[in-house]
Amino acid sequence: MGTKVRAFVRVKPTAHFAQDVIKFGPDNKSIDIYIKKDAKKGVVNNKQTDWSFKLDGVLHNTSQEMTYETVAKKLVSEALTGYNGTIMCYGQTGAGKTYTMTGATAEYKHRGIIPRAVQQVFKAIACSVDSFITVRISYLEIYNETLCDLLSTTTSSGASDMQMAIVDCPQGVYVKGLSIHSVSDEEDALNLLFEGETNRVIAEHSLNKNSSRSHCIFTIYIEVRSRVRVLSDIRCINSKINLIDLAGSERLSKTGSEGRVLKEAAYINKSLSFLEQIIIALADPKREHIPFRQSKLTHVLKDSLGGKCNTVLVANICGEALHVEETLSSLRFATRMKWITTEPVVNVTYDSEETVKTLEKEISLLKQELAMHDSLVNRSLVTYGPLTDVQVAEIKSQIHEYLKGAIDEIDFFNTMLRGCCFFFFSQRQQEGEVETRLRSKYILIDKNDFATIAAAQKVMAGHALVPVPSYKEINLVHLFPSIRKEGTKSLFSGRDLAAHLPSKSQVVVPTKNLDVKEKARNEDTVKNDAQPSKPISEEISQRPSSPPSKAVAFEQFKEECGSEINRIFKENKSILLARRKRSSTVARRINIIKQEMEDIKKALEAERQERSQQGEYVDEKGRLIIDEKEFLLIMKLKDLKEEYRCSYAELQDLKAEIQYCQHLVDRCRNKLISEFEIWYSESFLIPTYVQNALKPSGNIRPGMIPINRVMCLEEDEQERFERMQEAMLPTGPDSVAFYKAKMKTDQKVMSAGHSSL
Ligand SMILES: Nc1ncnc2c1ncn2[C@@H]1O[C@H](COP(=O)(O)OP(=O)(O)OP(=O)(O)O)[C@@H](O)[C@H]1O
Repeated sequence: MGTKVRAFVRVKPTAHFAQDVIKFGPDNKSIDIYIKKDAKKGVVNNKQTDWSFKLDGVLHNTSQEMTYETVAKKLVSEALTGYNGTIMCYGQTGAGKTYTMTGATAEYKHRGIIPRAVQQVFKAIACSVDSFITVRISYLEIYNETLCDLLSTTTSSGASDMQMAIVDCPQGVYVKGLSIHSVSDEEDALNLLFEGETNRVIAEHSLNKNSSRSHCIFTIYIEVRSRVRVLSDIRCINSKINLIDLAGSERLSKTGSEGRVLKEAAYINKSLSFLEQIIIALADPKREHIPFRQSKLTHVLKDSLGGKCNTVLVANICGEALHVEETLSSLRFATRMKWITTEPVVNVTYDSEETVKTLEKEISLLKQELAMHDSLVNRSLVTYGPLTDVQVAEIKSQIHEYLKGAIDEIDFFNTMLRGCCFFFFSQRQQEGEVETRLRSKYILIDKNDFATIAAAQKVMAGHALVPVPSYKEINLVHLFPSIRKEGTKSLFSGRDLAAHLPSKSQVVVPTKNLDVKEKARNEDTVKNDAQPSKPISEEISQRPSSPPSKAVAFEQFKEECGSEINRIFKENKSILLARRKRSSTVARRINIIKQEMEDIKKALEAERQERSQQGEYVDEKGRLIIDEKEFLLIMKLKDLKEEYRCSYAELQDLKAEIQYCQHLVDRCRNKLISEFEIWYSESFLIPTYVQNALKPSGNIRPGMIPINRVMCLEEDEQERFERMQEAMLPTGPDSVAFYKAKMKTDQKVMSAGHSSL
């Protein structure tokens, strides 16, 4: 079943609203017009004096935001799922078409449908996790049946390009020669809108044309590709949103135009009446031929009106009695639009190049599979190509299930698995080796094995009497120095590392110093075994009895061991600051240029109006003569536009540099902090509160072994505390409060130390 074109009416606010003439229905979906019969004045229709129009909504005293929500939001979100969408503003000159479509630049909240649609599209992109969405923009103007590219880079003022032509093709209609620009963010797209608007003003004055007499089509092209490619699925969803600001629809008789203005009005009249004809034809299901090619406007809109597209019309009207004839005509147009039924479909295309590539890949995988089969027979070596993310996930999951015992065998003949299982098996094997190595240094005790833990507790108490740095022994850095070194090819990341560590239900104590079950039997032996190795004890004897605060230690660290990284960090930070400073200067300049351009546009508009009021002069070739002031304004606008372009390009470069510098600064900061953490823990041993806890008088509980130190190498203080709490078996509320308070103090000290960064 088809969908009807939606039509809204938007009333321009006025102090002279004709209350007796225009009445809104209670549901805000109908509008009634009453005209008193006045034969002398020749009213619109002598027979009918009252009209009632049913629409999808009457936007009266409606904010720009509400207008967008009502008119465009749904259409834009559907465009993101592949449906073409068209929004058109129709109405007499000055009724608010441009205000609705583009909005006013003075205030952010007055921005119109185009900037809001751009924002919605980029917000959706930011939230999209499973698709790549690319956006492109074009801006076309149709003036006196001439196509004009408002974003053309070859012509400074967007003047019409003789090469442009409307072309019909199986995929729809496109404008040959119209530039389509890729945009990476909202700002880029808005910049193009602004550039197009400026070009429109420059061209308006250079060619002496009137913006109200041209149709403008701002198009957002959206392409959605899935991030996860399944074999043979190379679908690509393409859609476009046409945002159209039509020329003023006033009737010729009213404009009282002459000469060039009359010619313009005739063109507009023609194209709008062709548009009307198309709409009537589209609304008639029996009509076979729709004469789209009658005018450039209708031809360009061939696949955007009705058909497979979501279409919305906004009829802009003025509320004054004076304009009632135009209001009636716009409302009639809107009602006719509502008769049209559309059948929107998702625009799916298949990337033929990509299809070939994927099929080739599939063939080669099948060949490999075949070779694998042969290799089973011949025992020959087979090599394999890289796998997709999906395949890797599938293999990992199967191996995981297999190792857990959840499945009995792995489906080796599944095309997705192939030989890479060996890689994952070997990876798991290496993980096993890590565990073996861990076990050679430490023993794992079940957290619920209270007897063994109690024994360990005694031994640890013995350690604490003689302050042995058992902490250090547990530090994994000493076990696997490569884990922490950047740039070295470590098999495990910090996250992976956590996976190798004992589960929360286990605690680890060093076997070297602590053979728990054995030592529990003979405490004296334990004490002897627990003696620190010489170098460590020497190291300890040099350490201060109470460690310095982290803030103080951090300063010392920056002076000594961390001086080089601190220097690099400072350097990067100063480069970043310099770039930021330059960027804000350029951004300020851009805003000033923008404001100056807006002022000039206004001044030019005033000049144009004054000229048309006073009468226009043409030279012998029929070219319009403009005064020096207007000429200088046009030149100034062109210069500003050039400066704007350069500044904008510089700003984009600066932004990229800032992003990169920020990344470097963050990395340096993290490195500095993590190096400091290691240095601090190695230099000043166990924090006092853990040492105290290990003393026989301390509030030690089974399971409270400082294994958390291993876990916390890559974690922040809060998480560290939570893990410590988890690793402790029930402790009294006092001790929890104590550790918590202590942790908080430590955190504060840390942040005081780091805040200077
Ligand atoms: N809903 C509205 N609220 C506030 N101001 C409005 C509204 N609609 C229009 N205006 C103001 O009315 C003036 C004329 O509007 P606008 O330029 O949008 O008309 P238009 O229909 O596009 O005219 P043209 O056909 O000449 O392009 C502008 O100054 C605009 O800011």
